[in-house]
Amino acid sequence: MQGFDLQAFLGFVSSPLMAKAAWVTIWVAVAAQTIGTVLGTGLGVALTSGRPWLTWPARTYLWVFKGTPLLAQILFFYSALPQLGLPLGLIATGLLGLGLNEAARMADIVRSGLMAVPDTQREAAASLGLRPSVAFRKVILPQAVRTILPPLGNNFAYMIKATSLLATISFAELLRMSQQLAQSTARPLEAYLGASVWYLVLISVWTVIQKYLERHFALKESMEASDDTGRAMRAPTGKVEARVEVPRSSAEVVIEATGVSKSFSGHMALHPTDLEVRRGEVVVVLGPSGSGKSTLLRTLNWIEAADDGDVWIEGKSLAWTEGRNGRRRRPEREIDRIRQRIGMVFQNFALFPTYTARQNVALGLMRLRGVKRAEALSRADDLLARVSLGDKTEAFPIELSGGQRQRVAIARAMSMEPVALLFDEPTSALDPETVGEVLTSMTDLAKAGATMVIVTHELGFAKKAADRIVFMEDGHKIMDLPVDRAFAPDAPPRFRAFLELVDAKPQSA
Ligand SMILES: Nc1ncnc2c1ncn2[C@@H]1O[C@H](COP(=O)(O)OP(=O)(O)OP(=O)(O)O)[C@@H](O)[C@H]1O
Repeated sequence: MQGFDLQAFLGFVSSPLMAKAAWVTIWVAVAAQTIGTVLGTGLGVALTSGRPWLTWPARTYLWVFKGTPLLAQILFFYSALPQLGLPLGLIATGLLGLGLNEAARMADIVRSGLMAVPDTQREAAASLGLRPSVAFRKVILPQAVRTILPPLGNNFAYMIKATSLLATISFAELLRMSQQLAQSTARPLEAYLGASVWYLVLISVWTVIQKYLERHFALKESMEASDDTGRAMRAPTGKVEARVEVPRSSAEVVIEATGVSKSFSGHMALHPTDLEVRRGEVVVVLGPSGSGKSTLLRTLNWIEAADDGDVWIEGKSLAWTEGRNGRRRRPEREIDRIRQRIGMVFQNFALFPTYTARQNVALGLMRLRGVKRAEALSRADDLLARVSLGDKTEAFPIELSGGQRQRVAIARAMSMEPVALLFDEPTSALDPETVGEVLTSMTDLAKAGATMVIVTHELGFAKKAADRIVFMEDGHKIMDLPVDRAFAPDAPPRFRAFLELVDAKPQSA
């Protein structure tokens, strides 16, 4: 048996032929990875689209390409396609084989990345009025990319090695070159070891680049607080009482809900409900857990489309529009536009983690109002100053406390100069010591004349800041009274029972 020839080995490693083949390996890997990433992104989006005519072709693609060996696919493109009258060049065959297979792997990675972005991010983008395509590009994709990047880097390292399969179709990459050198010099061990050194170097260099890229794009992890801190309260259940409502101020109606109802899997979360919110009014919605408060609030800007009924924003219907052929469902695009008039603040802040505080606030202005970047950022700074965050404009959400994040969310909701603000349990996810600062910002807004609808469990705040109290139970609105009457001793017994349950004394109001 031949001994190991160090000279021959070093000669192979430093051979210009090997260097040339290494270059071919690099560009083939980059090109195939690019094809795979672009196609895989499209497939990943199709898989998460929820549209059968997109998901089924994508699933079939994955089934075929993940279920058959890569080598078999390459040989199929190389030998079977010419027989089918589709002769491809060597380069096209190699790129197609590697790229199409990679697309199937990338589709799963992209799908996981997209699914890792919480739904609240889509809702927050929608509540600003961003069109789904803009929300996807500006909010969802940047977050998904940071999840996708590490596995994408690993796939590329795999791709560098996978190019060696192209040796089977005589593609002049590294392995093929070492095969040729092995045959011509009768030194297979040294030749293959020489090629291995090149692969090792290429992958080591890529590992360093990958580490740098990952650090550079390090995910500013969304530290959205979990939503399990909401306090659960349940008042006695039973027959729904007669509704208690009184006529209200004569100010102009800003939001009017008429007969809105919503069911989830057959469960009636919200029975047909009417609600009027007049300009400058602060309406606080109270009720036990699961009574339909959030569902009612979310139908007011149609972020939860009601099954029945309609919502009118300054006299404009969200559900219906008049067309040439009569009344028809309003298209999503138009709903997005009307929705811009209503700001929304979520329990879990739903700030966009890839943007700073001021960028979060400026995004809607730039994307929807066409305000120039500098002007939008300057307006964002003013709004942040209004919620006492003038010194945090450049902070990313992860760098802020829960209370600070919620105040950024309030500034963001105000950025579009909404006619009304909706708050969905804005302090439930906060530590007790930061609740006060958010309530102070909300009280300031109320004093400044903002129209607000607030779902909350903060009774003290309700007594202090609300004009009206709406009480929900089992999906019904069973009380809608001015705050002084709601907290008076002769308030409806069901509401008083609820207050006693949460250990509040109505007469102390
Ligand atoms: N997306 C959903 N899918 C299925 N069921 C839902 C959904 N949203 C709400 N529900 C159900 O509808 C009912 C009303 O929920 P909703 O969140 O409006 O109540 P809530 O009064 O705001 O409660 P909480 O104070 O606990 O937030 C509950 O039974 C809830 O489980």
